[in-house]
Amino acid sequence: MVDDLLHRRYRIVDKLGHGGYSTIWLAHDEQTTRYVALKVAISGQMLPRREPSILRALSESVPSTQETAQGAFDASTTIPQVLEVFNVRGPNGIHVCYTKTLAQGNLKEASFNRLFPIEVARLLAARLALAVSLIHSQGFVHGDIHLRNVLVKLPSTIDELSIADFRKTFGEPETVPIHRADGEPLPPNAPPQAVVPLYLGRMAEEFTLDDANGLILGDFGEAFAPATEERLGGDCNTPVAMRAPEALFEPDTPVSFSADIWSLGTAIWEILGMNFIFSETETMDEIVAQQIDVLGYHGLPLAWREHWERSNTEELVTETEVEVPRHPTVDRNAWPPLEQAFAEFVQKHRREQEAMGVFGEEETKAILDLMRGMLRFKPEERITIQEVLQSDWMTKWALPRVG
Ligand SMILES: Nc1ncnc2c1ncn2[C@@H]1O[C@H](COP(=O)(O)OP(=O)(O)OP(=O)(O)O)[C@@H](O)[C@H]1O
Repeated sequence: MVDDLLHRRYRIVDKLGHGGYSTIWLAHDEQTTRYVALKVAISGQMLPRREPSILRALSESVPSTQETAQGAFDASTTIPQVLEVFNVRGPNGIHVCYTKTLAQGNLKEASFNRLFPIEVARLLAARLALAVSLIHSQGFVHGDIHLRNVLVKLPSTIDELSIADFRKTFGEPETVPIHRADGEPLPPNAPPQAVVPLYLGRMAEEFTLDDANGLILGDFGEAFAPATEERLGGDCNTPVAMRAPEALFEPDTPVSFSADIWSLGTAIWEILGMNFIFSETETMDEIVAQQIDVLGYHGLPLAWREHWERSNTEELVTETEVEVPRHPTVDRNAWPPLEQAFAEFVQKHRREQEAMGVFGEEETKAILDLMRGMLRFKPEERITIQEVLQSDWMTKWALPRVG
């Protein structure tokens, strides 16, 4: 695939990433001599056309500036710009493809084991909340907010590089051979090698305020408009550690804007402290047990408690046939309550790398108040995105940095 020319225009230079339904390539547009991100959906999927059409609808409807109590700011770059949509025929059938503005890469990659400088972390959180507010104001739920879907603008100076210069700067594409586990030869429609994604961005500690101001909320593959379309909890695909709990406990009930607020809360926590608030690598039952440890059992709705406490032998069959969380029966280490979790998961790392900045007492209180509002178990009790933007922490510490 590397070096191929797609649609008589896009030369594939390297790979940027992949998801469940697509691969994202770095391509050089030979018509405009600019680099773009080219998303190639797996063949036969009709779903991928949804994302570019939602993005186009959004970019036509969103105002170019967004007003906040702190002033107006440029909103046009917060949402990915779809450049061209086309089909490509490959050995496995027809693939829907579309090109988007190239970005630096995702925040998860940038912050793996690394902290953002405190000013940058505040600004990233503010920009992400503003991006969500923009989408909600247009009637859309994003449906998949987590740091792998948050990108940062890339300086356009990259377009000055020829492909040869690009390779001198960023290296040749890294590939690994593909073998069948049973040793049999690969079928003719399988590629002989896989390309390892290239990360183009800076690492978290090198991020500047300009980088943070260039935040882009990407991947609208799960986005939907609740007014015209129902999305059941059981059909949510956000990673469980960031998924709103109503989607787990009530898989047959539609989710709405409040589900984004929960995920945004977990994303902001991760931006501030490098660590996720609920473990990414655990089972659904363990993750819910952590949510209860951190947020307290009192907030868990009564109906959910009954499901949660059911015995190991009781089966709970939902219409969507999705498993509902149940108290883990194995011995486990309880997670600390919210305040202590912030001290242990966020502040401790910040103290260890003092140059990145530590949150003061008053600011910590404001962050925790915001988290309590965003991470309420009952979706109807969660604060709205407008209330997030009006919170003490956003208005005093995060939004003033938006430029
Ligand atoms: N415009 C872009 N510029 C640079 N890198 C990008 C761009 N778009 C996506 N990527 C990279 O590709 C990764 C996957 O992209 P994306 O989330 O859009 O794919 P997806 O197939 O929709 O994923 P999923 O199936 O997980 O929802 C991102 O995490 C990011 O690292």
